[in-house]
Amino acid sequence: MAAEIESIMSKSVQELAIDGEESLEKYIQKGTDSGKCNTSVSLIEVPIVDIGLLKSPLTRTEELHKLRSALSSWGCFQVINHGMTSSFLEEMRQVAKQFFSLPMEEKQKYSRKTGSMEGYGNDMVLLEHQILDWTDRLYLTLNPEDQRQLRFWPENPQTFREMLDEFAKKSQQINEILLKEMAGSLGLDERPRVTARFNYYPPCPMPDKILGLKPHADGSALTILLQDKEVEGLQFLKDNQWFRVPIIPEALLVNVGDQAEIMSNGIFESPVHRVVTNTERERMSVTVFCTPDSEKEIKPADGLIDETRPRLYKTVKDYVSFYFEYYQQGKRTIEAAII
Ligand SMILES: O=C(O)CCC(=O)C(=O)O
Ligand SMILES: [Fe+2]
Repeated sequence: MAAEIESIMSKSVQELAIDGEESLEKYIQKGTDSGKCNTSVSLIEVPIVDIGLLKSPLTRTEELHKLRSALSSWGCFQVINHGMTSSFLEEMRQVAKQFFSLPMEEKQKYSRKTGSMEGYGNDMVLLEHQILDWTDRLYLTLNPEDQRQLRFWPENPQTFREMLDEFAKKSQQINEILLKEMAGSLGLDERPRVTARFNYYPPCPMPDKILGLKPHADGSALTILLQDKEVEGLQFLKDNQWFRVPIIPEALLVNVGDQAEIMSNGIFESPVHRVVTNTERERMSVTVFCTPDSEKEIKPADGLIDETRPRLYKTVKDYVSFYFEYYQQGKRTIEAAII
């Protein structure tokens, strides 16, 4: 990964939002459309996949068909009946919210170090003229368990750690079920690296110039997202047009990441998405990235290459290590893997 060029002592977005005095120049998008969360952007019709129906022989075929077509059209879908109850999801949202509401000194006990992702902090600055995202984060490794760095796991609110532990277990189960259904043949990892990113987007004074997250596709194999229950913001790009993702409080949004696109030889698409801001309300989300082990070589599965569908991607390793440099330049990392 490229070295971080700025110390992380700069203010959190949360402080900037309260301050109102400071220049927001570094956050302003220079391109044309930084997007708005308004209703002129169409809602995406994301398929809803019911994991319960996937498990039952009577309904399985139809559900599987839905899943596969979602993977190759939008690259994302919502899952329900996923093993986390609505009250569990709500509690998860609450502990996340409580953490970001703590006084700054308390949150800073979990601050990430310059040049490292793990912990609490704002956007990593890897480039001189980087445009910053309007978001503060708490980034934690969940699995393998022996790689957890517990010193970054908040002890306040009190239930944070046990909630996250449960959330990790359940997310891992969902990941396993979906990967198996998607891609028995892809050889996706049995022991993936799972990380969580808690995202906090404060209200923003310039929503038509500033993005919560700039356009990107995920560097994972699969991403599972717990959205805010009330505040929209996530948008997906399809055919050069942005679409809003509807909120379904009891559902989790799942999207394909670049590494599954590579392994499926492009049959599954890793969709570009972004988060827009608004002036009125804070927004929270929790992202779980399921990523193959960094030692593993990632390449298109042999069974998915033939004369009509030639191999589209090179073999890559430790994809995440070069992901962020591309991300911060607003480039798609997967371009580095295209033959
Ligand atoms: O906050 C969201 O809804 C999306 C987050 C996201 O895209 C990410 O963490 O990669
Ligand atoms: Fe993302």
